[in-house]
Amino acid sequence: MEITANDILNAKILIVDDQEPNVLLLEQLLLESGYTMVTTTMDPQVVCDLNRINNYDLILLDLQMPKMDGFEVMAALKADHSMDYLPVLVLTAQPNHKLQALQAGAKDFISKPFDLVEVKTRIHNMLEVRLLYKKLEKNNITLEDIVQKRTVELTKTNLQLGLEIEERKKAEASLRDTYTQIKQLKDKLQAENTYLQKEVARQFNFDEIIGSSKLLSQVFQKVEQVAPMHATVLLLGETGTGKGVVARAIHSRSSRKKRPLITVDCTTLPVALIESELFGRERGAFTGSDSKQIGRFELADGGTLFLDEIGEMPLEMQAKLLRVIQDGEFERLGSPRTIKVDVRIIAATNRNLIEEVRNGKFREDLYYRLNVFPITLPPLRQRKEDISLLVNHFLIKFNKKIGKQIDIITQDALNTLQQHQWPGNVRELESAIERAVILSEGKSLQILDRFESFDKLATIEEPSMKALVELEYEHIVKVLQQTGWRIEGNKGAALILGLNPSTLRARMRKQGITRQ
Ligand SMILES: Nc1ncnc2c1ncn2[C@@H]1O[C@H](COP(=O)(O)OP(=O)(O)OP(=O)(O)O)[C@@H](O)[C@H]1O
Repeated sequence: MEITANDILNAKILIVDDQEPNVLLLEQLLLESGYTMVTTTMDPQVVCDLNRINNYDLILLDLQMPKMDGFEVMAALKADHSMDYLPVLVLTAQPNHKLQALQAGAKDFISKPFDLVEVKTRIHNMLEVRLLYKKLEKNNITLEDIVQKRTVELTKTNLQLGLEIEERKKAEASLRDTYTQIKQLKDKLQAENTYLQKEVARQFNFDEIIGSSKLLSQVFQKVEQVAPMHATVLLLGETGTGKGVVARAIHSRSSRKKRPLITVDCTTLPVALIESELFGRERGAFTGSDSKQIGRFELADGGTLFLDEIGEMPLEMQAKLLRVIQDGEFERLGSPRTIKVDVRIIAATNRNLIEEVRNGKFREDLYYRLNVFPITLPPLRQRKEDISLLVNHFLIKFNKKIGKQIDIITQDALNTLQQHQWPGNVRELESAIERAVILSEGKSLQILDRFESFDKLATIEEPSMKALVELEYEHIVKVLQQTGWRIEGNKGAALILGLNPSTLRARMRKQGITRQ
């Protein structure tokens, strides 16, 4: 903020003196110095009016005037509120008036007779200060203006913000309300869902066993009855009917559930090793046995031993088994020390054990020991109402395993599955669904039509004329030839025959069937 020489020379100046020579002298001095807006008057009474109109930047005021002296002029200007910034420079010959003049509001004084250099300098300096004030004042007003405008704007914005905050608060409250409602609904749904799931589980799932047929419900009932007891259970039924899953359900529903369920598959154990597998052996018990082995009976101590395919157990082992089942006692191979265990026995077979007893292949006493609580698993063809539930269950399982999303089972597909006789029972159905999931494209399950050949195979030849063993021999060989001697897998003979691959191998051993 700078005041230029031009600003000063264009300042408005009023000379007030009743002596014409003084007025002329000062006027001339100023005009010569380059001032452009110089006004003069010899009548002090018009000063206030003139100032009101012209708004002077400087008044040179004589003190001694007849009609109205300089003090009165200053008092009038004061009354007019013009003295605050307006510099009044008094002209006086009386030294004692100087202080009085300053007290009356004059900013400075010039002594008469005038020293022209002093007059010029004083005027210049006073104008410079006056113009600076004016500029400052103007800037101040502009600033105040800006501040006021901004304040108005800010107040408006603030008000708007306040309204928005209010609205937002309302929206949030309403959201919270909605959220609470949704959460309540969700909790309710979840509770219902849990309840429904439990219901579904109660109706159709018994642990991992799927099915809602009357025949299967009877099995569930028996399982529930016997599970909490120590009683030996004999599971009967064709291959693939779920004897293994039932054994697991019995164990998991018994007080032994925290102890292990040890399974022995009697078809897969080589005859020579069955004894040491079951009862264990000491180091060096027989040639080649250089380490100690804990038998399965010991491993199952406090838990359950599941003897799968018990019908395949060699006769000499049956006697030893009988002793453990009766007394819970046995010795490790190569050790005279008797070991006592607390083991619950669950045995399973797909053979007709009474027939085996009759044929001298199974000990009668062992049969009675095992047959304390028999549970017969019905074949799938006798409970076709379970098929749709099982298909659903396996579909979910294989979708997950294979990474597909098949979720449509047409009535046609279901009919095809329900018409089949399922000699391999649930295991065969499980494989068929796995195969179908692998091969199906899109969302709909496509069922292969190879069941027909299964059924044909199942009904070939009249069995009446030949001995059962002979018929079995021929049938196994025929199917093996058809599958190129493949035993396991989806194209294997075991599946076609509805047998566990290990059962088929045991039968082949028994019948002396080798690859031709
Ligand atoms: N009711 C069922 N619900 C769900 N899965 C089942 C059911 N029954 C059997 N399965 C399944 O079918 C397959 C065969 O079952 P499991 O091994 O228990 O039959 P099994 O009667 O013991 O057969 P095998 O006499 O040949 O040993 C398994 O994968 C089993 O999980």
